[in-house]
Amino acid sequence: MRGSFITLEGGEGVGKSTQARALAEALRALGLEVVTTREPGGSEGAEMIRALLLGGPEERWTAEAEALLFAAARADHVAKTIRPALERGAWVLCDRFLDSSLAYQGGAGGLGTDRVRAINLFGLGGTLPDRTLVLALSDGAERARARDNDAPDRIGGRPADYHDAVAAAFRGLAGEEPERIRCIDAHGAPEAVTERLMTALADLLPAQQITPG
Ligand SMILES: Nc1ncnc2c1ncn2[C@@H]1O[C@H](COP(=O)(O)OP(=O)(O)OP(=O)(O)O)[C@@H](O)[C@H]1O
Ligand SMILES: Cc1cn([C@H]2C[C@H](O)[C@@H](COP(=O)(O)O)O2)c(=O)[nH]c1=O
Repeated sequence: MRGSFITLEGGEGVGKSTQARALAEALRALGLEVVTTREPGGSEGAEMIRALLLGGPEERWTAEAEALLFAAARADHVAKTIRPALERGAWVLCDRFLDSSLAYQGGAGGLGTDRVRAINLFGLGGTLPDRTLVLALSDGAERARARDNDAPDRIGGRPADYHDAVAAAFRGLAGEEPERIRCIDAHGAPEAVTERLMTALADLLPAQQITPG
């Protein structure tokens, strides 16, 4: 049976990477095979594109070229890492995916979600997330700043109004697809957030065997 494809989304510093690790542990404890991966990246070629996208000055890429590079990295990542894992029955937990392109390049970047979705669908071969968990946190930017010692990457360093527009775009996407996309309160201790994420995945989990006592 095909595994489930789960993506973690949200703005900078909201705890996606921390929760990807914790959620993987929680799912493995249920006996599932879990592959964790990230975007941009997750395959050899996509990691090379990541360095091109996140390094260098703001003007390195036009808005269109940036969106196409994210889509190219994603096509390689899906073909080499995500689809093979799902086909052998593993669960895939991906730190950012298509919705990041819709929110960053499409919403905040001004290209429009329809055009950004279209350039991505070409490379995905129908592989789309079964559930997307958008982490919502008011002080993510401060956490990211502290983690990065005030040296953000090319996109993280964009102005606050760009990141506000990213957050608004994620909320809009969740409103359009409430069955797939769930907004999760990311305030509080990491363990409390992991519990909320597991609750939002409950309907996808295999029924637990109950052994009569
Ligand atoms: N629940 C939490 N409470 C306090 N600090 C946290 C919590 N979760 C994560 N952090 C810390 O906040 C910082 C950002 O977390 P993390 O790197 O997981 O976020 P992220 O969403 O993956 O960020 P980005 O998208 O910018 O890479 C890290 O220093 C992490 O240790
Ligand atoms: C997948 C994807 C990512 N981005 C941006 C979002 C972040 O600023 C960086 C990735 O850094 P992280 O520390 O690994 O979260 O890239 C984007 O603009 N569009 C995308 O599709």
